[in-house]
Amino acid sequence: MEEIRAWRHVFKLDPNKPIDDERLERLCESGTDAVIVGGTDGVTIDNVLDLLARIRRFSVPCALEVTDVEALTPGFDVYLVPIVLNSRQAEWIIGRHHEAVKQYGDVMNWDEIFAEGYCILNPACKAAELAEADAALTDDDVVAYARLAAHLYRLPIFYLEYSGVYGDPSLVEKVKQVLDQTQLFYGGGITTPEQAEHMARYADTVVVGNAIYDEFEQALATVAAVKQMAGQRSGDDGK
Ligand SMILES: CC(C)=CCC/C(C)=C/CC/C(C)=C/CC/C(C)=C/CC/C(C)=C/CC/C(C)=C/CC/C(C)=C/COP(=O)(O)OP(=O)(O)O
Ligand SMILES: O=P(O)(O)OC[C@@H](O)CO
Ligand SMILES: [Mg+2]
Repeated sequence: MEEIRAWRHVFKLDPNKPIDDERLERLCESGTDAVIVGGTDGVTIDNVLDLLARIRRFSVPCALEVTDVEALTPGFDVYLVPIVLNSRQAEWIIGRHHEAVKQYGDVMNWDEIFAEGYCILNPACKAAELAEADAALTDDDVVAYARLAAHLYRLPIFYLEYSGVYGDPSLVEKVKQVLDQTQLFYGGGITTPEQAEHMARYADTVVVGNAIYDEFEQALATVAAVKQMAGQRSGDDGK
């Protein structure tokens, strides 16, 4: 858990999208705290292994976000397991997980597996469609999911997911206020350092995904922006 606690900025690489060696190197050497490999569709054992082997040339920590058991492989530093708290289907909250543990229970090292309590707030994103997320939520609904994640289920991570669109910083702030031990991940629509810095005021960990493929230089610039804000926050805490 300690390794994840230190993550302030992470890049999420989609195995279903191409990235050339030069860009991958710049990304891994950017000073980001970790690289997460994950996506909602087109994730296969072949494209996961290819990306893992290429990322392993660098020292950056590497996590697999498990969305399909067919694409599971040893070799990652940690495994992140999404639980979609606002899904309408039990399959995405417990069902797939039950099946996976039936299959892999004997070989699982629980010390390297971390649950992510997802609250998906962009109804149009692929993950929301797949998991049938109820994204028509008030701020109070979202805060209640965060409290459940933190205090009833005691999940290590609560993930405010706006995949593809930039979310509401004031809601991220409200959610942060009700979490203590549970780490707040924010992801969605970050394409500029300013947006990254704003979310880093409240979120413990800022995730940058699509901008890697759409706005590469801007995506790289989010690392310094998040690190600067994280430094300010730890300075504030130290007073
Ligand atoms: C053999 C070996 C190494 C074993 C290791 C042990 C281990 C880790 C076992 C797994 C245990 C386990 C409990 C697994 C769960 C399996 C599973 C399939 C769970 C369901 C996951 C889930 C709820 C998926 C729903 C979709 C979702 C929340 C995806 C998260 C990623 C996400 C939001 C991506 C963003 O969307 P994207 O695809 O990027 O969209 P765009 O392409 O439009 O950007
Ligand atoms: O791709 P974007 O919109 O940056 O979102 C990042 C991540 O939260 C996706 O799961
Ligand atoms: Mg994506």
